[in-house]
Amino acid sequence: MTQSFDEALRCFAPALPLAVGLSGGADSTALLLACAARWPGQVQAIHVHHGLQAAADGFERHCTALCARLQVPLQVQRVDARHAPGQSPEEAARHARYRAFEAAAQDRKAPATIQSIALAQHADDQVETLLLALSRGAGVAGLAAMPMQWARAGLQWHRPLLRVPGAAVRDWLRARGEAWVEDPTNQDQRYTRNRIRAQLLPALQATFPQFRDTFARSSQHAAHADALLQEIAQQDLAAVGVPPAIGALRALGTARQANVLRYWLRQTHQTTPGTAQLHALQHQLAACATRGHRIELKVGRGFVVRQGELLGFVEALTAPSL
Ligand SMILES: Nc1ncnc2c1ncn2[C@@H]1O[C@H](COP(=O)(O)OP(=O)(O)OP(=O)(O)O)[C@@H](O)[C@H]1O
Repeated sequence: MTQSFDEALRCFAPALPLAVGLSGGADSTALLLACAARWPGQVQAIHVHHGLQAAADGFERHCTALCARLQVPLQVQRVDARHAPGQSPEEAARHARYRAFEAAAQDRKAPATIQSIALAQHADDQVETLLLALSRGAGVAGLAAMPMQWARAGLQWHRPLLRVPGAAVRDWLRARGEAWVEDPTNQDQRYTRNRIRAQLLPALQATFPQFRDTFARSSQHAAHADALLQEIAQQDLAAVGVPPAIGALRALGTARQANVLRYWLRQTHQTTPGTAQLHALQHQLAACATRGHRIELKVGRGFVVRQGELLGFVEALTAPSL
């Protein structure tokens, strides 16, 4: 299932014009070079300047020089990626990056309307993402890791290198004498992702040489299972109603009840219950056999409360004192 760099590019058929998310690192430099050669005049680049590290100006200079040489229009988006309380710096940077990509794609001054955006994550990034999900105790949605393509904000998004081992991308660049900027934070062993790369991947390679293929297959199984769970949750939510009827929830089996509760809270109230919170809620539902039984539980950003025969959700700020 792993692919060579050239094979991956041959299989890639995005709607054009295409924009490549260009950080200046090895992977996105290789992706831009390959796409610009394959679709001359139809490719643009977007660089997001995070302003987070001193090296950021060096990344921008590399991107500017590369795009000038390839005659690829480049948009540089400056973002303030300071992280909010409870958010990791990486997560804040990722969110800011996606917003910046969307803003760049919608920019009327862009040379042509961008139809698709390509990002350069590769097979090793995918394994790291899966291991990070396992380390958090994630469910199937997390174990599905990164999709190869999806639609969002009127754009098609792609990760064409997702089956290509990281080393193959660098070999491809070296064979062409191309340079890239090495992110100094990639060596920082305080980041879990970097520890996975430096310590776990070599151990996996020695023990399970096929790990990129087999792990990717497991992620695909998880993605299919997740799609089924979403479909079932949608049908169950339509049946129990919004807000959900307690009697109808109690009639569902435990796993199915947990599935629809998680879906209701996420879709309707944009909050994700922790495992212990969901257990506590299900325990309360099981005990809720009498008219007088109260339910008032902290879940995600607020409280789930009993409102007669229904379950309600109250935002934390306006919740009743417990
Ligand atoms: N600052 C940025 N500007 C534009 N695109 C970015 C930026 N950072 C990341 N990306 C895009 O998102 C992808 C994944 O980001 P990640 O941080 O994992 O990669 P990276 O280590 O910077 O990789 P690369 O070697 O491709 O530059 C990159 O391959 C690139 O396509």
